[in-house]
Amino acid sequence: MKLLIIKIETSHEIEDALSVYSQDVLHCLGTETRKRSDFEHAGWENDSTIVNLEEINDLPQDLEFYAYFREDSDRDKLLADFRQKLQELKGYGLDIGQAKISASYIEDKDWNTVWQKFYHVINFSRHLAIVPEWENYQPQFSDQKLINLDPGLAFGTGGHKTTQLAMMGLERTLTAPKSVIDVGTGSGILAIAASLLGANEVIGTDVSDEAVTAAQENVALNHLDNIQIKKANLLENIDGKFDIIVANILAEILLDLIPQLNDHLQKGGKVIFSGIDYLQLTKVEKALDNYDFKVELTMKQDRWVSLVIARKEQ
Ligand SMILES: C[S@@+](CC[C@H](N)C(=O)[O-])C[C@H]1O[C@@H](n2cnc3c(N)ncnc32)[C@H](O)[C@@H]1O
Repeated sequence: MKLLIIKIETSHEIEDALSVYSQDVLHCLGTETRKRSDFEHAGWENDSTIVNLEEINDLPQDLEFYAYFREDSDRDKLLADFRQKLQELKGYGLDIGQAKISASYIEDKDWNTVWQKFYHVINFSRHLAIVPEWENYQPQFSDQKLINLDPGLAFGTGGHKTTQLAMMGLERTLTAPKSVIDVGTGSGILAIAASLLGANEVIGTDVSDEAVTAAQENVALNHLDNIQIKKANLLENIDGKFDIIVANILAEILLDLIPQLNDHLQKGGKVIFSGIDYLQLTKVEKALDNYDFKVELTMKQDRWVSLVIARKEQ
């Protein structure tokens, strides 16, 4: 099988935004980057290495971003989508650099496993470590819980800042055995984290078939019997109310979720939002205020913001 590869020569400022857009909205198979700063830093990290940038072939001007798709994907539409996304990001005042986009086809070198060599244990916190299925890990504390994971084609290796901020939100809000729904579960990582942190029942939902399959496999891998994975568009057709609603999805999609929150949140419940680019924070905060929610905690890492939210009147 061949893969369609879309290359974007752009600025490092929009690396995260392009990565999430490619995976979350365009459902690419994977992404890769080459950064000029990586070559420059190689010289700083080891004094004995003198990196002469002029001698490096194809040195990126700033960032080269690659997104991989199935061979039969609609190439022209993807190119148009990326062009539009770049203009949108430029509209937010972000540097989009050269903004050169091109497409080509390459042989698939077993993409599903090549990336595994870059994915290692994440010793996340006092309570949690994320362990790729193919690695061994000895917990640092005897009661540290392990999330065993093979994300496959789904988003959610645990390496992304947005996932980590959402996990911090879960650690903060799961102060007793509670019910949790993880909207946009991807690999199932947050649903599994919630169960391991002591949630009594957990539902994970996703619109993507690949995510639903990956999440179900990861739930089985962790031998957890209190998690159900369902295919759903946000909270549509989901019955019941939950103590905690967690969602790590782009801000545009979180805005669609806000009107659905009240009907699915228990009295005294909390909502955790992650995946908000700081430039979109005001829009999200305003929408929450309009629906009678207040922000109780704001967490930030790089350009990503995560919120712990409650009803104004509890
Ligand atoms: C950024 S990933 C988060 C994955 C995982 N929860 C994590 O934190 O790493 C967002 C996920 O939301 C899913 N998604 C996007 N739009 C959705 C929608 N309208 N309803 C449900 N899931 C959606 C995507 O398929 C993707 O798996």
